[in-house]
Amino acid sequence: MPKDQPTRTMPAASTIASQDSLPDNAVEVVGLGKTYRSAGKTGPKRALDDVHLAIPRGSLFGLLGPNGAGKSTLINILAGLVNKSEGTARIWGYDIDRQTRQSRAAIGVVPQELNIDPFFTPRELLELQAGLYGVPPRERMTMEILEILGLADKAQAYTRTLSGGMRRRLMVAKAMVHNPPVLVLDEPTAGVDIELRQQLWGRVRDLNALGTTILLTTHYLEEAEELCDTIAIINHGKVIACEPTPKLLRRLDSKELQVQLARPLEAVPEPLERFQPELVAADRLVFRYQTSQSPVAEILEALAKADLRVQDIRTDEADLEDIFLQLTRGAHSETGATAPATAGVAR
Ligand SMILES: Nc1ncnc2c1ncn2[C@@H]1O[C@H](COP(=O)(O)OP(=O)(O)OP(=O)(O)O)[C@@H](O)[C@H]1O
Repeated sequence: MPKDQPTRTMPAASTIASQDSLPDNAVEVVGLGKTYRSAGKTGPKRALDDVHLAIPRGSLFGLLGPNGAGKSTLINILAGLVNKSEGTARIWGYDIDRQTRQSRAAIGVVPQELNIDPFFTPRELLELQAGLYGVPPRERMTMEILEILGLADKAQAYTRTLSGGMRRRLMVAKAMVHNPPVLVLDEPTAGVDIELRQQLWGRVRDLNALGTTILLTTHYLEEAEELCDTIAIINHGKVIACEPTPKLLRRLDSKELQVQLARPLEAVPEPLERFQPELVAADRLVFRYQTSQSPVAEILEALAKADLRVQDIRTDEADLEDIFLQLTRGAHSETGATAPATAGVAR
């Protein structure tokens, strides 16, 4: 785990408090597989295949993948809601089969759907949830949790009067009542507008800064890129990449320079040939180069030498979307179309 990771300041839930030393990995999955049994006319479905993952303690980890990739299956196995077919999984060092009680106590899951009883106040909801988890009243941290999630002043309000963003934060609060060291957020910002998304990201970062390991599933590349220190990409039940975010981004050490010319060209002029630009339109050239090479000054010089007047210039950096496309290129979707893995990927 990175040296500058904070340690948890909130006490661990009583079920896991007796642990001698903290695990290096908050979650460890080895050779995990899941085949759903056939139902009716549909045959068996291989949803996860030989998945290996190690989520370092303190990390903000993104599990990114298109629809049907297997994200929910994976987190539902961790949460004890789906039985795996093979492999092992440990949460906070506890084996989900042999130490079920401890492993469940170590994880909190925030589901996608907003299922909150509107007639309770946030405080009552959290107290009820803590009761369900068997947290003794003296160990409950209702107000602290509401505080962290920016809901302390709404503790006594009816939930039906809360805004959509507040309700989402309340869902996160609910998953925190037993103070799990690992928090799973399943598509936390699906259908949430930009402003609320930013708010929620801020709270997620706060929780992580307090030491909670966060596993977030998302379709949104932007979300994973902004928020996560490590990203695993899952497609058709297989993990196809798992790397620190900057390293993943460095994989495509490429940049694009688009040059809009004042007059049309028939061919690439000689002084520009060595850069191998693409004439994408009669008056538009695209240069692709490695960020580390940075030949922009030379390109501009060559344009001047070729007596070409530049009307506009634009650069594009490779982002996760490009990496995702590269990794999943040629993959086949469930509908059989080619390169469809991007279909469920929104920015
Ligand atoms: N109970 C089930 N029975 C049969 N097949 C299932 C079941 N649950 C999921 N699947 C199938 O397993 C595959 C993985 O689904 P899963 O829900 O894990 O993907 P996902 O990445 O979470 O997708 P989404 O982003 O759409 O929620 C899909 O093909 C799905 O149709």
